[in-house]
Amino acid sequence: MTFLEYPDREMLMMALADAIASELRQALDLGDRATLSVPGGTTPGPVFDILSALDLDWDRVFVLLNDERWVPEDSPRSNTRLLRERLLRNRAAAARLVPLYAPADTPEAVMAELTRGVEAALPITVLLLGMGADMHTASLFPGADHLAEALADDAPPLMALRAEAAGEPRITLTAPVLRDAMHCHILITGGEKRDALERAETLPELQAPVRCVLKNATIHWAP
Ligand SMILES: O=C1O[C@H](COP(=O)(O)O)[C@@H](O)[C@H](O)[C@H]1O
Repeated sequence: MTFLEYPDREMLMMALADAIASELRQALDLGDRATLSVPGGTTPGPVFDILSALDLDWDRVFVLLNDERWVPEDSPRSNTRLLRERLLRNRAAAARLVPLYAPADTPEAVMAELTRGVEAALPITVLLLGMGADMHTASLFPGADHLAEALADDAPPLMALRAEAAGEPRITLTAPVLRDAMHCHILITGGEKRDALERAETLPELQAPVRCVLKNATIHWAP
């Protein structure tokens, strides 16, 4: 794991967007397409704003969420909505969104269809993850009903999980898909998450799911 500390959040977001863009460019120079997987939540908006304006062959980039909350796309809780409002605009409007949501009562009802879309976009070229202060990443929450299966090496790429702390049901990429990414960045801000990350290094994955990706990750932190 590499830990990068920035003096402030603005500098972090600029440096991180720059790193992601150069990794995507490099992959697009060598191949036909690249896949960028990104988190939802409250932290990544500014990095999406910067990325959306960058000059890249976006029409050759698949954009895939790490995870989604099972809410309609017009909900303020929808990670897809965040993506559409902050990343998939300006130049990045040409990118291809791989959906992690389809209107249905439960994620299980559309799992086969969503999994097919995800499989077509794998492996992930650049993985950007967030982390909660409870040490969850993507929707791999401590205490989630199927967490052990989602952390296993033979997990399917996409799973539905439910956890008390998660609120609504979740759909999430699983540990083997996350670990298989070519480049892995974790974006965290504030003292509480820094302390949580330090704690995660001492705990088993079931208590600190973020641990499943730490080995090869670059952590980007600002106060
Ligand atoms: O629920 C979620 O939480 C994590 C962390 O979000 P943040 O608001 O603390 O930045 C996020 O990475 C994940 O994608 C999201 O679904």
